Amino acid sequence: MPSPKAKNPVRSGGSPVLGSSNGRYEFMSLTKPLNRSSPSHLLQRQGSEPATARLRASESPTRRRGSSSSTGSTSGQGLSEEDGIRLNPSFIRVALSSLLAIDLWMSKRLGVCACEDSSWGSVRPLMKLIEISGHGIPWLAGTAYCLYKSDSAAGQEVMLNLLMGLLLDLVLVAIVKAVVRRRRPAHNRMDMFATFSVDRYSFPSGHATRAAMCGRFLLAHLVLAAPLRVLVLLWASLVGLSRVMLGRHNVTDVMFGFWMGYCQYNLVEMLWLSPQTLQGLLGQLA
Ligand SMILES: CC(C)=CCC/C(C)=C/COP(=O)(O)O
Repeated sequence: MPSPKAKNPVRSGGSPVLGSSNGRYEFMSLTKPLNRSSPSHLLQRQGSEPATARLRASESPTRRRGSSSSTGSTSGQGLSEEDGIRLNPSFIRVALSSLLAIDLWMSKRLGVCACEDSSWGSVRPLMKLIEISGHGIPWLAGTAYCLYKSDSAAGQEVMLNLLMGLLLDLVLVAIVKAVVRRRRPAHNRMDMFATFSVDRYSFPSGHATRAAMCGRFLLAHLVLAAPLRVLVLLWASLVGLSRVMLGRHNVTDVMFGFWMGYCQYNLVEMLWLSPQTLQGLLGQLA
């Protein structure tokens, strides 16, 4: 059966709704303004504002297929799987760019300690202290010291696995930063101590991954009273918040960092080095 898209002259008019000669008129002209010559029933459905039209065009494939067949044609049947595939990326693109815009706007507004002259500039030293509390060096040094000082096999096992987790975290964060290469916010002052070259990138926040992973680790492996458990959670949250307030990161860098650190803890549990494994490894080394 001949394609109704090709037959119908109205559909080759080039409007955002109807555009394109190859028949995929639904999603082809997302960046063009609405053509006022489009049929009124379609304009009504799409909305008069181009952005709205774009969103709606990508929002409901079934409705739009329905609208095509309501013209008396069989184009609803003619739409292939590919049309659905073309539809989704445009929706995802709109959703992602909206999320990105909200992220940048929120991060800029929350970056109130980005420098001394900022609105909350006086809190900056405190935020920098929280930053140090989540930095890799104190965590690595502290864990290595506890491992060295620990006189019980159980304590050594826990500390060794924490050390392994911290190293794993550094490697995974460096890989993601190097792949994504998202620049730090423009309002950030790069005055952090002891950074790697990948730390000029901001996605994900290494402090957030560490805070989430170590927070979970401490809660799972240390016997802590309830107030201390709350303190651990509070500390992890403050580390994340301070990243945005200092202007080091966008909100999404921190949120993804928390999620990544949470998952990294699962990885540490999976790769857990038991005393037997350790003895085997040490035996191989000796
Ligand atoms: C030198 C060592 C051992 C770790 C570097 C830790 C660091 C500076 C990470 C960057 O964190 P953000 O991504 O949160 O800014």
